[in-house]
Amino acid sequence: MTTTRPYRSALYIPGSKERALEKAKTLAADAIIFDLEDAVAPDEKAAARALLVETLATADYGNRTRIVRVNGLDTEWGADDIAAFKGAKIDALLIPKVSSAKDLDAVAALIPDVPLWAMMETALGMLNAAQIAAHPRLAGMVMGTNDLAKELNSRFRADRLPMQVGLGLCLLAAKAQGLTIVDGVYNAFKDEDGLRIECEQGRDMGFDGKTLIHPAQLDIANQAFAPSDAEVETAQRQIDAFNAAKAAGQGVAVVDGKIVENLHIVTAEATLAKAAAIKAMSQT
Ligand SMILES: CC(C)(COP(=O)(O)OP(=O)(O)OC[C@H]1O[C@@H](n2cnc3c(N)ncnc32)[C@H](O)[C@@H]1OP(=O)(O)O)[C@@H](O)C(=O)NCCC(=O)NCCSC(=O)C[C@H](O)C(=O)O
Ligand SMILES: [Mg+2]
Repeated sequence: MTTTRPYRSALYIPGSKERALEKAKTLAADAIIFDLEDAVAPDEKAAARALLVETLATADYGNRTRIVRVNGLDTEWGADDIAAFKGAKIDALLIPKVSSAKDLDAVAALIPDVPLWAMMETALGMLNAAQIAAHPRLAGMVMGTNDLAKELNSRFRADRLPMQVGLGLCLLAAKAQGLTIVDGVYNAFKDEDGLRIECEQGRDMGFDGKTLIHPAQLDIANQAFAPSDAEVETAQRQIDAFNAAKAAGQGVAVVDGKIVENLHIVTAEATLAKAAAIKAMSQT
């Protein structure tokens, strides 16, 4: 099932970059991941945390989902990061390198209420994806394909063949629990064609959107993960045809030479709901 709140584009912003934090207020990102982990150098961690706390207390990011990626609890910054965002105006806390549900227990004990998201980027995390997804505080997953490739010693390929098992395990785990799941980043941020192909692959697999590292990637992800006009039109025709078939006492309709059953209507309705949510987002 597709989540209604759009997550077509989730843009990482280094918590240390004041200019980028300002710019993000006007960018067409469905979600912003304010990063204190890998995008911030060790010497800048404390200053970035303070800047981010101040920024999030005062800045207006509109209806963009606000997610803060903290450092892991196995680092010298993790506990202070988590403490700093208690009661903050954020939608979720993103925990890096989650390898088991116990990693989430440790964070959950330190901060009540705020939904947790998990970076899925270790080999053990792939194997434990089902128990991680079932954690009661978890609301979303983000693929960390750079860290995963590092741990697997796999090569970057256009078809992402070495990633497929991990991507598939996490996708199954997230969908089984009705969670949002966002695909990993595309590092070559000037390569538009490569990004489009990777977005379309992730979309076809079932991901809700893609994490991004540069504003130039936003339009491509937003387009790839939104239903096209043709898809919306087909979904409406499927619903209309199925309703007509039902009224005539039949359980199956045929649209464009393909059968349409109850289960296809669930997908068609999700397509319309997603299109409506994207439209509503762009109007506010
Ligand atoms: C990749 C970059 C270092 C490039 O930076 P830069 O050379 O400054 O880019 P530009 O000059 O083209 O920037 C143009 C304007 O856009 C703003 N900008 C750039 N990036 C961002 C951004 N991410 N969010 C918002 N705004 C951004 C610049 O400020 C310029 O603005 P203006 O002055 O008004 O013209 C840089 O893009 C960057 O740092 N990107 C983020 C990198 C990052 O967050 N990495 C960590 C996350 S990825 C990861 O960890 C994945 C995962 O964990 C895994 O394992 O896979
Ligand atoms: Mg990572």
